[in-house]
Amino acid sequence: MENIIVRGGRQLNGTVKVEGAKNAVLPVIAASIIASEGKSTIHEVPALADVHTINQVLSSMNAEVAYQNNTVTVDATQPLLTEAPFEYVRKMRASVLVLGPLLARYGHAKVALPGGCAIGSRPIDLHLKGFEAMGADVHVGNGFVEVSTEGRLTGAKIYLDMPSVGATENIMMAAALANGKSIIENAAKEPEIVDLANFLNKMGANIVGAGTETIKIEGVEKLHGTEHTIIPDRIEAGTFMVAAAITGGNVLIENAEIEHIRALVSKMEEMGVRIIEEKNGVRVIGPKSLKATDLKTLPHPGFPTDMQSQMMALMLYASGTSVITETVFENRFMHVEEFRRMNAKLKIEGRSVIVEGPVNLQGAEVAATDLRAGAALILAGLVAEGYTRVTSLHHIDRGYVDITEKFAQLGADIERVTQPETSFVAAEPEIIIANQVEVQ
Ligand SMILES: CC(=O)N[C@H]1[C@@H](OP(=O)(O)OP(=O)(O)OC[C@H]2O[C@@H](n3ccc(=O)[nH]c3=O)[C@H](O)[C@@H]2O)O[C@H](CO)[C@@H](O)[C@@H]1O
Ligand SMILES: C=C(OP(=O)(O)O)C(=O)O
Repeated sequence: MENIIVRGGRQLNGTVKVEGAKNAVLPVIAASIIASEGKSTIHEVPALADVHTINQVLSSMNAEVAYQNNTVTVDATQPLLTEAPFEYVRKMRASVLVLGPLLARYGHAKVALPGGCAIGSRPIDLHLKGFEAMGADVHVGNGFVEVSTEGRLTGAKIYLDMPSVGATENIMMAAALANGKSIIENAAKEPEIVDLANFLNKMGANIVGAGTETIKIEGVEKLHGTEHTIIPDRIEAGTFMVAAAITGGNVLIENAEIEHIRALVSKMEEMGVRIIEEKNGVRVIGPKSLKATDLKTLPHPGFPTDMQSQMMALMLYASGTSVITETVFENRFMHVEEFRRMNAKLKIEGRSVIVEGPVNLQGAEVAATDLRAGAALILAGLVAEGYTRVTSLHHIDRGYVDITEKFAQLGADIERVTQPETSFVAAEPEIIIANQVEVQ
């Protein structure tokens, strides 16, 4: 079993470089299969488990995909299969993002239904509502969703009941090849939507308004391959910002794009953290003591749900009562139970968690319940007394490249190890070392 072992108490200092954004690269790679002419070359692609999964999805459909030195090339000019099997969708929900491109280009797509996950039920009804509005037939049965159309889709006006990121992306991709004009109202405004629209426009699409709540797409007859560089990962950046703050350190987060993280910057400043915009990124200087605050997750430009668990770790270390309210996902508090194993004082009340700080965090064995929860547990481990063992690393590997190495470079006492499943004693490090079989 692979674990991450962290020993608390080190201040983090130095520079860390942020990778390309997971949530931008997945839709961009999915979109590359719309091109009926020419290859796409995508730069700053992080070596994440999710990237390997989306590449496998495309390969399984006959696209030629190569990945080397953080660059992916996709040649989808040959005829593609229009089905994505459950084995991939089960691993990664973002596999549903091939629905829009396949439907647009081939008039057919069949993808396994993603089902629920640790953070909520996460239906795709809004994606399907958009396809139906453009004239597609939607059939859901036997664990699959199948969408089809005779001829081209027809441009339509689509109002999203909520600004879903995935629905906005899928509908935008489908509408790019539709006959006529589409308008997405109450669209998601995340920076990753803008990145996808920029990629599609370079492929020959005609999309305006991405990044606002109204996106207008004039359908074109075909799209071609292009070259694109993925935007920096604002959630990875935020995770390292919290690491600097919680350890009272001083870290330059290279490549971080401050415009993408305004809500986070403002909350961290409220807590007493110094944040300085520099030429190459964002510098974060942790204070001697942190102040409690409240936060509510919201669609962009509100506070991102993908930073909620990391901020919970920070609030555990702040003086006073903080309240976190999660409005994006109905069940994204699985990490609360894990934090409690580390001596955290947390109370769940409906969609809010009341955090009493500061708490003397204690090392313990804890499980990453989702990728951000896993990162948050490492953050808590950085300041906990003794050793913390984080398990279920497959979640963390979905969204973070070399997280252990990056923390270690900043001065953290952290290792990724393969250990037998023996009992874990957080206060007795020699037992851990004795059990250590292989250092990755
Ligand atoms: C790969 C990727 O980019 N993942 C991100 C994307 O996920 P994803 O695109 O799945 O998130 P959405 O914005 O679609 O989901 C937001 C909310 O809308 C609901 N909903 C969504 C679609 C739908 O058809 N019906 C429906 O009810 C969801 O259950 C959820 O409660 O945005 C989330 C919200 O910022 C982030 O946490 C994820 O990291
Ligand atoms: C929830 C996340 O991703 P996904 O939508 O891929 O599960 C995330 O990145 O925090």
